[in-house]
Amino acid sequence: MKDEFSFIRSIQPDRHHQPTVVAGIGDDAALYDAEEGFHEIAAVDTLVEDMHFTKKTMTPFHIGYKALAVNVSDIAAMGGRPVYYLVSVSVPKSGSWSEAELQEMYKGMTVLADEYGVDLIGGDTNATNDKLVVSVTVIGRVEKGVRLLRSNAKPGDVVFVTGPVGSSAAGLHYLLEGDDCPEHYLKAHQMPEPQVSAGRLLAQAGGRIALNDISDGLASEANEIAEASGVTVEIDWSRVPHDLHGETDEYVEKWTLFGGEDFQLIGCTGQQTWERLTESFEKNGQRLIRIGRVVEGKREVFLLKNGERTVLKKGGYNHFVKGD
Ligand SMILES: Nc1ncnc2c1ncn2[C@@H]1O[C@H](COP(=O)(O)OP(=O)(O)OP(=O)(O)O)[C@@H](O)[C@H]1O
Ligand SMILES: Cc1ncc(C[n+]2csc(CCOP(=O)(O)O)c2C)c(N)n1
Ligand SMILES: [Mg+2]
Ligand SMILES: [Mg+2]
Ligand SMILES: [Mg+2]
Repeated sequence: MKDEFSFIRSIQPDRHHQPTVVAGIGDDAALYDAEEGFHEIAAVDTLVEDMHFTKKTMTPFHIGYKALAVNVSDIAAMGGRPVYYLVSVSVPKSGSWSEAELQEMYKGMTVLADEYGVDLIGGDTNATNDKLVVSVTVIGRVEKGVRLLRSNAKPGDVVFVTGPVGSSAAGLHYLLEGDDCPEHYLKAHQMPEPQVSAGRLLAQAGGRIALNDISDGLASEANEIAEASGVTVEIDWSRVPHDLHGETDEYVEKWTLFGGEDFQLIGCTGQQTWERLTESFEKNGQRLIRIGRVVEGKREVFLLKNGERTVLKKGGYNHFVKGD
């Protein structure tokens, strides 16, 4: 990259979707109006070269798309709409990433941002010794009073997910092995679709709902709900939805429960809200799949499979555990 400042000019949007932006890129910080009657939601997640992507698994366009998607997913998990985003990019001094590739990365973000009406309002440009690092902060909004917290689950609740899990891990596996990868695995891994419309339906249901997006794997996120809510979660293996066809049982189990990066939502809610939800999801042509229930007990998760009930440990992706 020749010049930091011309690069910033090259990625600066020439218009905003949101009328609440007062000053976006170009000043010391972004200035925007809050909207009355709404909570603001803020989330930041980072993608690191060789941890979250390599040149083999993702193009620059995919890296940008996914860096924004994983953050929009956290807004979806709070039932909100994404409104703004800020991007911090640290570029290797070695020149392993060209300015054209970085612009492609921003193009990937812009495609998703335009789909959701999210505005790029700031960021930071920096250098690293060897790996590309891209960190995105997303700001969103949800109606005052909506709290889809991980701590909301109660015994007697239904446990649900918004769609199939495991395809992203399958995609990663095929990409790393260098084998021909089925198209829907590639899409799941490289361009995951954040579940904003499902999150909005959940927010509008008006009931008590625990919610979490699946970044580290179904087992891990279910455990987070169990821990935060002080309950036991039971997952019925036969109900866990996946699109893994012709794969061995061993891989199917590994990818669906522990693969991660699915960015579907997992939640828990009482019977009455569940009935309202099944109606509203059906009306909108969206999926909500019952996969288990919440019971009283220790803060843990059980897998019900072939008549057996075994503890399902976190076991998903953990940056500080060797082998991940
Ligand atoms: N280094 C940190 N400093 C401050 N807060 C943090 C830090 N890392 C995580 N958090 C906070 O901890 C909570 C859980 O973060 P975590 O990153 O595990 O959630 P997530 O984004 O849903 O998961 P993932 O990162 O796997 O997508 C969030 O409230 C987050 O803001
Ligand atoms: C090259 C390569 N190796 C491994 C993975 C798998 N992976 C990386 S981070 C993560 C969990 C979510 O991360 P975070 O907790 O940071 O949100 C997973 C499943 C990948 N995508 N690319
Ligand atoms: Mg995070
Ligand atoms: Mg999350
Ligand atoms: Mg996240």
